[in-house]
Amino acid sequence: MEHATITMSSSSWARSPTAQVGSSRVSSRVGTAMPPVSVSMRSSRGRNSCVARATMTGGKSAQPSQVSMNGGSPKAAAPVSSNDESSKSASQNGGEVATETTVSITVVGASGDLAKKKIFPALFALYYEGCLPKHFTIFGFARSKMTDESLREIISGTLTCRIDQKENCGDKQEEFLKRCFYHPGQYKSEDSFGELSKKLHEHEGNRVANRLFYLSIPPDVFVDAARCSSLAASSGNGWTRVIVEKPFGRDSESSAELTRGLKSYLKEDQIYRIDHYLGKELVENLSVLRFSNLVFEPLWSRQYIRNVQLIFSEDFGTEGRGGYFDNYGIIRDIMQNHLLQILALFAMEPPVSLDAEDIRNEKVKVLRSMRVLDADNVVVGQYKGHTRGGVKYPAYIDDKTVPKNSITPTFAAAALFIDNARWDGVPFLMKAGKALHKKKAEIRVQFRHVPGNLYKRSFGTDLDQATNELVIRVQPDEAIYLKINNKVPGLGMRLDRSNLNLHYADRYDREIPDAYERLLLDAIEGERRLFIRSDELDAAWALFTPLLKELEKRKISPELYPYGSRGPIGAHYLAAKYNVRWGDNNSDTSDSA
Ligand SMILES: NC(=O)C1=CN([C@@H]2O[C@H](COP(=O)(O)OP(=O)(O)OC[C@H]3O[C@@H](n4cnc5c(N)ncnc54)[C@H](OP(=O)(O)O)[C@@H]3O)[C@@H](O)[C@H]2O)C=CC1
Ligand SMILES: O=C1O[C@H](COP(=O)(O)O)[C@@H](O)[C@H](O)[C@H]1O
Repeated sequence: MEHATITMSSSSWARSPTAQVGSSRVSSRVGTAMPPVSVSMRSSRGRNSCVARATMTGGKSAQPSQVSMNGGSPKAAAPVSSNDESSKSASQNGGEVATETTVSITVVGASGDLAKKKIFPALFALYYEGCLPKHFTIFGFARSKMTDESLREIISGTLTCRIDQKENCGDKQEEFLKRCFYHPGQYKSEDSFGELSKKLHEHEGNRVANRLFYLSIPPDVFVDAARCSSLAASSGNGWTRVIVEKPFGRDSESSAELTRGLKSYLKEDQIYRIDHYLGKELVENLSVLRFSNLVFEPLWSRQYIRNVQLIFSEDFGTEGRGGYFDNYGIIRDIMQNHLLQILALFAMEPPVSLDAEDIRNEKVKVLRSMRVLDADNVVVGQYKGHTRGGVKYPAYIDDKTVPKNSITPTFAAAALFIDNARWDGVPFLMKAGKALHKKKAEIRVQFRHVPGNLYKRSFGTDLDQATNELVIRVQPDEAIYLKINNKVPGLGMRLDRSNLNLHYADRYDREIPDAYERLLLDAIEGERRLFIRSDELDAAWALFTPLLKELEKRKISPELYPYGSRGPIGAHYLAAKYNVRWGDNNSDTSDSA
C-alpha cells in the first residue's frame, strides 16, 4: 500500500503530486501524518488537481471483488467472494506472474445521451488531470452499428478542457481518443459480452486486469447487462465492478426485484449505484462543513434549527426525456434519490469514521428514523404552456412522448420529519420542479429566533426576516452563505440582513469538477462512500412508496403552473402549515450572494 504525502499549501488540502492512482490505492492516513497548515487565505492556482487523491477512507483500503473466469474464457460462474487487493498485484495470469495492473472501462449504452453528455467527457477530464492509471482502455458497447472511428468522432464532439489548463488540450484529446474503442453487441447476449471480453483481453495483455462496466442503458436491460458482463466478461485476475444508473426501480417492490436480479450475478461490493448528486462538490462538502467546524455541529439539531429546506429547480421542461419521465415523475426522479440523499447526509449522526460503511450505516439509520410520507404532506404540480415576451413555452403534455391526459407531477413539495432525538418536530421541506423560473439546487437552514432579542423592535413585526439562515448553494455558482443581522453603519440604530459569504468563484481559482468525474474515479479506486448501498435504497423507497401508490390510486390531479413560474401556490400553503416560508421566494436582496 502506498501512502500519499499530503501537504497543505495556502488553506486548501492539496493532492500531492508524488503519489499515483490506479494500480494501487492511494490513501492518506488522516490522523497519522497531519499536514502542515498555512493560513494564507488564497487557494493555490493551476495545481493539477488529481495527481494524487487524498481519499476519505482514513487509510482503509477498499475491498476489490473478483468473479472468476476460466483461463481467460468465460465461465458461467457464480460470483466469488471479494479478495484482498495485495493478492492481485502478483496474481497468476496465464502462468505468468502479472505485476502491472490495467483498468478497462466499458460504457454499456455508449451511443446514448448520458454517455455522450457526461460519461465520456468525465473520463477525458480524468485523463487530462492525470487521474486515470497508466494502463487503461475505454470501450463503448451498444447495439448501434459503429466503428472505433465513428465512436471517436462522436466523443470528440463532446470533449472540453478545463478553463485554466488549456495547454496541450488538442494533443491530450488525440491521445485519449486513441484509447477509446467500440464493440457492437446485444445487452442480453453473453456471446456479445464474450466477444467484448476477448477484445478487452487483447488490450490488457498479461497485466492484472481490472474491469469497470458502466450501465448507461434503460433500466429494463440493467439485469441482463449485469448478467452478461458478470458471466461472460468478468476479469479473470482483477476486480470487476458495475456502475448502475438510476432509476433503481419505481417502488419498494420493483427496486427489491432489481437488487435481487443484480445480486444473482454480482456481490454487493461490486455494485456501484450512482446518484450523481452525491458527487457534487457542495454535497461532498456537507460533512466537512458539519464535522470540522466547531461553529456548526453544536447548532445542528432541533434546539437551534427551525426548519431545513431542500430545493431543486430547473428552468427547462422534460424536453426529449418525456417518455422516461412520464413513467416516473418528479418525486421518483429527484426527491426519492437526490434530495433524500442530501437530507440523509445533512441529518445523520456523526459517523465513527469516514469509511464508506460507517457513513452509509449512519445514512441508513437516519432514513429509518423518518416518518413515512403521506399525501397530506405533499403538493404536486404540472407545468402548463405559457407565452412570455412573445415566446411560447410548451406544456408538459405538449411533449409528443407524453399522453395528453397525463397526471404525472413535474413539480412536488413535501414536508418530511425525522422522529429521532436530534430532529424531533423539525420540518424538512423538499421542493423539486421542472420548467420553473430558475435552475438551482440549494439547502437552506433556517435557525430559530433569538430568545428575548434586545433588537426586536428594529426588525418590525416580521421576525422571520431576522432569522439566521445558512444557505448551501449546490448549483449553479456554488456558494455557502450565512444571513446575519447587522447594524447599518451610522449614528442611528438600524439593522439589516447581510451575508457572511463564501462564494466559490471568488475564493477558489479553479474549476469545480463535474460530479461524474468524482464518481467514476471513486469507482475505479473502489471507494464506495458516494454510492448507494442496497439497504439505503430499501429505506429510501420505504418512505416514498406508500405515497406514490396513494397518488396513483387516488389519481390526484396536479396543480397546473405556468412554464417559467415559481411553481404551484399549494407549495406555500404546505410550508405555512408548518410555519415556514420558503427561503428562495424571499425578495430579500441579501439572497443573491
Ligand atoms: N440522460 C440523462 O441525463 C440521465 C440518464 N440517466 C439514466 O442513465 C441511463 C442512460 O440514459 P440515456 O443515455 O439518457 O438513455 P438513452 O435512452 O439514450 O439510452 C442509452 C442507449 O441504450 C440503448 N437503448 C435505448 N432504448 C433501448 C431499449 N428500449 N432497449 C435496449 N436498449 C435501448 C440505445 O443504444 P443502442 O440502440 O445503440 O443499443 C441508447 O443509445 C438510463 O438508465 C437513465 O435513466 C440518469 C440520469 C440522467
Ligand atoms: O437525475 C437527474 O438529474 C438531472 C439534473 O441533474 P443536474 O446535475 O443537471 O442538476 C435531471 O434533469 C434529470 O431529470 C434527472 O433524471
